[in-house]
Amino acid sequence: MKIYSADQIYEAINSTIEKNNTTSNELMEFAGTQLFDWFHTRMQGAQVPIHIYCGIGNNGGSGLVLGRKLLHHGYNVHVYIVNFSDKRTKDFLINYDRIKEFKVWPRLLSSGEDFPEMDKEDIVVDAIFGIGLNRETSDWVKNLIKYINASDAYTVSLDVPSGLYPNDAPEDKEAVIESNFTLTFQAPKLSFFLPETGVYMQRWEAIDVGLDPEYLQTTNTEVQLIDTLEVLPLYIPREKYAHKGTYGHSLIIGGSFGKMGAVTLASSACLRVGTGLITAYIPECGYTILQTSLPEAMVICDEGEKNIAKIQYAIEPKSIGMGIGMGTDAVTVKALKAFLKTNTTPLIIDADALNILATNKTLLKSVPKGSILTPHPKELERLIGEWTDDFDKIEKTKAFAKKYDAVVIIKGANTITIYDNHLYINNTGNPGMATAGSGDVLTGMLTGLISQGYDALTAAIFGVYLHGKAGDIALTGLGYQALTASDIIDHIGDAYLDLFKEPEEPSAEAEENR
Ligand SMILES: NC(=O)C1=CN([C@@H]2O[C@H](COP(=O)(O)OP(=O)(O)OC[C@H]3O[C@@H](n4cnc5c(N)ncnc54)[C@H](O)[C@@H]3O)[C@@H](O)[C@H]2O)[C@@H](O)CC1
Ligand SMILES: Nc1ncnc2c1ncn2[C@@H]1O[C@H](COP(=O)(O)OP(=O)(O)O)[C@@H](O)[C@H]1O
Ligand SMILES: [K+]
Repeated sequence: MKIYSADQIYEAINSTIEKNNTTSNELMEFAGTQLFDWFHTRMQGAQVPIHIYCGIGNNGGSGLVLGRKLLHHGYNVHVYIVNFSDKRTKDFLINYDRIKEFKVWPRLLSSGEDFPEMDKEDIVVDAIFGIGLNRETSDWVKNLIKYINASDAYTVSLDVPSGLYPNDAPEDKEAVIESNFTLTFQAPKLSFFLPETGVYMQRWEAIDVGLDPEYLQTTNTEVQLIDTLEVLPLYIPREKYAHKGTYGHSLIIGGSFGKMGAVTLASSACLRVGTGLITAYIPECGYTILQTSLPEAMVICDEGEKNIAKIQYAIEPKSIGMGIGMGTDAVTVKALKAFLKTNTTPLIIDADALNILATNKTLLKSVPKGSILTPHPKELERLIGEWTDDFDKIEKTKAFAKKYDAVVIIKGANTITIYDNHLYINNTGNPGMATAGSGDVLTGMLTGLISQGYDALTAAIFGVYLHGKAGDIALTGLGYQALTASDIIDHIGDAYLDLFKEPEEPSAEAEENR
């Protein structure tokens, strides 16, 4: 799913008006009808008080259309105008007049006034600011936002939680609506998926507000949300006459005394994702461990007893996953430096290999094209330095990925793959995956995908998706706390099978927060 910038959405609105020979107010009316349908389907006429807070722009205008339609159907509606500016938009004014047809005179809220009384069982519709927010809000509006947040009423935001920019960090973290549900217009916004700003909504759903399909289809976006629809075309089918050589030989380099499990996990995940052959390259002390825990794997031992000391092997792997459990012992750093000088095989660089690169940045130039770096936030900071906010982090990572021509995967909830100034945001995975070894599993999976012929970017997008999906399927019967990295491996097969499941009939529940 494409994630448009605010400018692109305004362009889409203009394009719709031009092509359909319609007016912006007709578009607002359509959006309001869609919003009403959403509420009506769920509320079925229930008389719970609905407090609609409307700004004076088009976000507020949409709130007024919704309010009018709810009133028309006999709902218990209270409408307020958050009067933060004299510059009311044309469509706001049209709908401000029209709501009076129902003998409703919205209460004007402005600086210093008492805010309306609300009960925590009530519903709040937040239509104060949409994507037109362009500066810090005034103090009294901040106070209103804090008041709404403190009310604990179920809050539904229209388009975005008010105070949240689609593509920027808020100046004041308290001046943003904490929405329970965000009904976003046409497509979600980038800020919904980043750790610092995603917290302002528990769930979201995109509402079709009738924007020009041609504009939407032909416009390239910098950001994409990745789900089953996006990854299905990436899948490489297994051929009938294939043999194990067809799907490549993978090499996992890592491990040190006390951290051999990481290599077992990565190698096992690599096999499960479909590599033809797997070799684990480990220090001597891990030999029995690997051979016992994973009979399908071949093992090559380094000359070092407890740490990798000199990387050399006589096989020709198609891809190499390295760094997991490897440690940063001086001999290992030396071995990695020497290895990078001659290696031309694509690498999936994780964990301690990333830490070694971060303290020896000149080595980054020796990372072959077609490689993937998989930092978690702390490892990323070591590579690119500190950032001021998530958007700054993304800009710095884009520049880093460009400089070294590498695919960078920022791990976490909604893992982001970055390459060539594009962002691919993953929509699978769950907090149960914040558990020891789940990153090692991802490294193994990416290695196995590249060995099978996926290019680095495709392997990253597809692998991150499958990893998250396997984690989601593994949750059944386990729950977040009990999920372990091995459970993710056990469900890689299910994640593949899930790609080809017949889509279920879309239900309201399934659409929500896909
Ligand atoms: N098809 C669509 O996508 C439609 C979108 N619509 C809605 O239109 C919204 C955008 O509307 P607008 O561009 O009018 O903007 P908003 O309604 O988001 O913002 C209100 C106005 O306040 C001003 N403003 C911004 N920050 C401020 C601040 N801190 N203090 C005081 N004033 C501030 C802005 O100049 C803006 O005109 C979308 O978010 C969406 O909700 C509707 O027009 C219906 C159609
Ligand atoms: N809250 C979360 N939601 C979804 N996925 C998560 C969450 N927390 C962690 N993960 C995933 O789990 C993995 C953790 O990787 P990492 O931190 O390297 O773990 P380890 O070093 O223990 O292997 C990443 O793929 C990350 O995206
Ligand atoms: K809003």
